[in-house]
Amino acid sequence: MPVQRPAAATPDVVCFDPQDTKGTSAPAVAATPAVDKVGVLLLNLGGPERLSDVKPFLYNLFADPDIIRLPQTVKFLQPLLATIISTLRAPKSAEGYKAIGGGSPLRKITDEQAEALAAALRAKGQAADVYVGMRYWHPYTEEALEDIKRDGVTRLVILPLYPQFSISTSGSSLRLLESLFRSDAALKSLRHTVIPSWYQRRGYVCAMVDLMVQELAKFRDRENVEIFFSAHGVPKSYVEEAGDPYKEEMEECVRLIMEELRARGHANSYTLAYQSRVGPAEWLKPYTDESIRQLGARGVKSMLAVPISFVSEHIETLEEIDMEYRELAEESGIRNWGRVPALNTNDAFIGDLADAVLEALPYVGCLAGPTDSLVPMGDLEMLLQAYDRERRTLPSPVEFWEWGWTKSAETWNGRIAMIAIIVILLLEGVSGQSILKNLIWAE
Ligand SMILES: C=CC1=C(C)c2cc3[nH]c(cc4nc(cc5[nH]c(cc1n2)c(C)c5CCC(=O)O)C(CCC(=O)O)=C4C)c(C)c3C=C
Ligand SMILES: [Fe+2]
Repeated sequence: MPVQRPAAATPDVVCFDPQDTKGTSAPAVAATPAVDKVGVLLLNLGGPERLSDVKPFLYNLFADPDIIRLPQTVKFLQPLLATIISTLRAPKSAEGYKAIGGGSPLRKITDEQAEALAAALRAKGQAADVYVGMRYWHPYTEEALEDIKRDGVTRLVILPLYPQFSISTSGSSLRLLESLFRSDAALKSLRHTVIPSWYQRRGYVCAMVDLMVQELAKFRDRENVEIFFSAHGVPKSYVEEAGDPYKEEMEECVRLIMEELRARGHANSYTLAYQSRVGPAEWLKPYTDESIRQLGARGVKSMLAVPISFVSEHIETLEEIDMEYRELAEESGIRNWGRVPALNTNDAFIGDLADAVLEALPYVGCLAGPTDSLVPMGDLEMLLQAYDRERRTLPSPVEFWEWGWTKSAETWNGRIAMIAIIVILLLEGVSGQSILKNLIWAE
């Protein structure tokens, strides 16, 4: 059975003074203000709410040094690169957002999750205000922190809404928080703890399996359905060079879910693949599109897609999986298709998030003891020091030019060739002479 984080009553915990960033103060019992006010900060990616937001949203994303990690010497080029890449990418992204109604549903769903979590905590006897801090769009993390200060929160639990930890998602949000905490005296003294990943929680695993069982029941040939986990990809270099635990956590998460599914009597075979690759750099494999083609060629006739790296519906479930991959599956000979819905405000899932917050509360302002997560719970600074300390620079996931016979070179060579042909035709029209003929046959 999947293991669970130790219960809150396992206080193998050293308390510390949040002002003492070097950790030199003797362990002490954390001082508790007369009236404690508990807050929960949900971290998420954010998404464009309307088509006109797409380009500035993409700019924010590509300006993030955890999405494109440039060497120190050329860091100053990041805003320029972000401008170019967001401009080139915007039309393709906008097409996707148009296909799902003109914007991302992320803000609405995350607000609903925040409300549901506050209600679940209240029902479990814990009053808490729940805040939403997005990384690339409104409400920005900075806005959430202003609200947290204004409301006088004294104990904060930071909960990224990504079940598995990645440098590019939770890591990026935590790094931003770290710099905001450092530069603000009020925040510096705010006692907090971070739950960096929670894919291994039994409540989450069971909520996922409940949904999978419901969807499996809709197939006629239930036992022959291929369970197809599709996770958002990251560049391979994040895992192999920077030590991102994302792949390891993803594989462990899938193993726990399959274990629970089997325990409920479903012995289906399964595949884990990675979707949403951006740019020509190598990302985690196998790629979702290639896997679908291979499964079709192997004779798989029924497939249940399970989005696994994110807990809300978003562009990559609603457009990429429901439209693009479904069509590809049909073309590959897969006749019966299903998709597990995102957890969104699923009761069991929100109840489990509430339990995670309650279990984390005793660790607020303390260095937590070992847990079963690959990335241990802790305070912001400790967490970011524990992994990725050297902050290696990596090949950019998004190259807009590469030498050699690559996809980007092909695209650019094609564009240059087309421009050259148009220029030659115009010159021929104006001069009345055959320039191409002269070029080829010139002596
Ligand atoms: C666990 C989830 C995610 C990882 C890991 C991740 C890494 C990552 N993403 C990009 C580039 C883009 N991501 C985009 C949208 C997007 N990404 C995630 C999640 C993860 N990203 C979500 C939930 C969303 C959708 C938000 C929404 O509005 O619904 C986009 C924009 C859309 C598009 O053009 O495809 C880009 C671009 C990189 C480069 C990266 C790792 C380095
Ligand atoms: Fe992404």
